[in-house]
Amino acid sequence: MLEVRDLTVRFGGITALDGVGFEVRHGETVGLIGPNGAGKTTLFNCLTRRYRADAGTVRYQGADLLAVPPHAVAALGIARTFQNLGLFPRLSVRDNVLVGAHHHGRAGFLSAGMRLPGVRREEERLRAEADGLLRRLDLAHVAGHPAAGLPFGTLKRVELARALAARPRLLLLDEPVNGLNSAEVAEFAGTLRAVRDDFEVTVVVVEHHMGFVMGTCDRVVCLDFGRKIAEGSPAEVQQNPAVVEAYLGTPA
Ligand SMILES: Nc1ncnc2c1ncn2[C@@H]1O[C@H](COP(=O)(O)OP(=O)(O)OP(=O)(O)O)[C@@H](O)[C@H]1O
Repeated sequence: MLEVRDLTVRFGGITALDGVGFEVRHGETVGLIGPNGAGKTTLFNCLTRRYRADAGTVRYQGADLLAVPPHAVAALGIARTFQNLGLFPRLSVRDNVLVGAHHHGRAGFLSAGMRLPGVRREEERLRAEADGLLRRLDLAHVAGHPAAGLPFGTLKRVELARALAARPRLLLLDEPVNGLNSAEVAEFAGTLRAVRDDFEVTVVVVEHHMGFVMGTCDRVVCLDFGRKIAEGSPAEVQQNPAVVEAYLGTPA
């Protein structure tokens, strides 16, 4: 589904990604781990075309992803969540989720402004879909609540619902369980496993929480200083000496 080859991104004197390559097969969940500053978020920003690659190629479902304009990425079936949440605090949970579905709306600027009947029907359809997602992620009781003021664990689920509203085939999750307590991490892992199967999404997840990575990922790629230093099953990567040295450390 995704084929990253020799991907390089530089910011002035910093090489954030240095010839990184890996593949993601349809239906897999791949974990991306590594110390702070390793280049994980930069990689996501390349895949969503927020950052320009200096070298390398990315093929998504056979097409050259790096030739796709940023605004067309969602329509290709790629959705992401953000480390620090990409929600609008004053909008209701439902409206935040509807934002995720915006590219499914076919109404143009003029017809939407005139509130033509077709536009209203389309809005109702998208709203019904959003409500289905809210029920699926146990968020129906907060659908009308502004995002601001909700517990962090709830907001992480809203963020997931917003990404799923885009009906993605490839879901990029940036530290989805960062800041959650252990019960919330376990709950989020269960939700992710279930929606991954229901929605048939392929997942790439950046996460520091190794328990979560071990429990949800089929394969793990480890970056350090912009380079891939290991790739394999979660158990293999966890025992890899380079990963232990650069990232995991040894028990005291
Ligand atoms: N827009 C930018 N301008 C300049 N430097 C950047 C930019 N984005 C990232 N970097 C640099 O690129 C390197 C990789 O950063 P990145 O955020 O991708 O790491 P990360 O692995 O996601 O780290 P973390 O686990 O802390 O989120 C860092 O040295 C960072 O300072």
